[in-house]
Amino acid sequence: MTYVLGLTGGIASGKSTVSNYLYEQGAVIVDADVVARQVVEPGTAGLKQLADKFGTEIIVEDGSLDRGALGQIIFNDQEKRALVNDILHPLIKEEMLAQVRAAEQKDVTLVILDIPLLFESHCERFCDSVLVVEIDPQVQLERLMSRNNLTEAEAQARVDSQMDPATRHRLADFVVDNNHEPAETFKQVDQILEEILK
Ligand SMILES: CC(C)(COP(=O)(O)OP(=O)(O)OC[C@H]1O[C@@H](n2cnc3c(N)ncnc32)[C@H](O)[C@@H]1O)[C@@H](O)C(=O)NCCC(=O)NCCS
Ligand SMILES: Nc1ncnc2c1ncn2[C@@H]1O[C@H](COP(=O)(O)OP(=O)(O)OP(=O)(O)O)[C@@H](O)[C@H]1O
Repeated sequence: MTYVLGLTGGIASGKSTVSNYLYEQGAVIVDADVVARQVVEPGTAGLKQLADKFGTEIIVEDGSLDRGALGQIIFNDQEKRALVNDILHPLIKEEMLAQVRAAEQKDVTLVILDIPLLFESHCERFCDSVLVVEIDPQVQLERLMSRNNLTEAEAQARVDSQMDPATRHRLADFVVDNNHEPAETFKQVDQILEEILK
């Protein structure tokens, strides 16, 4: 039996940090951010639909997606963000579920569905349980500003484009506090693994 653990959390909360650790423990990782890049590669239906909707200003000269331009749209305009999500999320979901099915066929013990917008896109129904990574708002802003080289206002706009942490907390089966040293985070993950794989 394959156990499917959903992994989510706010932007820069530490999902990749946790999923890298789970990968080291032998889990198969299905990562929405990676799949989101695949479905907009040059020549895909995803990129064509985006260009039809938003024009060539979101395409760079070599024909690939201008991620900065799409980011400007997504993180600053709620209505346009919904349009992008309507185009991309079904494509992302389909590919992620195909990867889960492939892992199930190989009888992999643990699959991680790493999805920033897991609850927003109702993907909890594909998971046996969901782990939410949490950090304090100030730590989140600092890590996001430093990782992506953003101003505070830019980082705040990205945080505000996602579900509020209290709702995410309420929907979680497991919560991991990632405010401290990574080793502290990994100890909590170990306890969850013990519980779900016992
Ligand atoms: C906006 C884009 C171009 C920014 O690309 P960039 O390389 O700068 O960042 P990256 O892809 O690594 O995403 C960083 C984080 O942004 C947040 N984020 C991405 N898309 C969204 C969105 N539609 N709504 C809210 N937050 C989002 C997530 O927390 C994600 O982990 C890119 O994230 C994208 O194509 N988003 C649309 C697809 C999507 O919704 N992806 C989320 C996975 S379901
Ligand atoms: N416990 C920690 N202590 C210090 N820095 C951390 C810790 N966990 C993560 N970070 C750093 O914070 C940043 C965000 O972490 P990470 O990339 O894992 O978040 P994420 O949730 O996957 O982000 P995104 O939503 O953008 O995909 C990274 O620069 C990472 O190195």
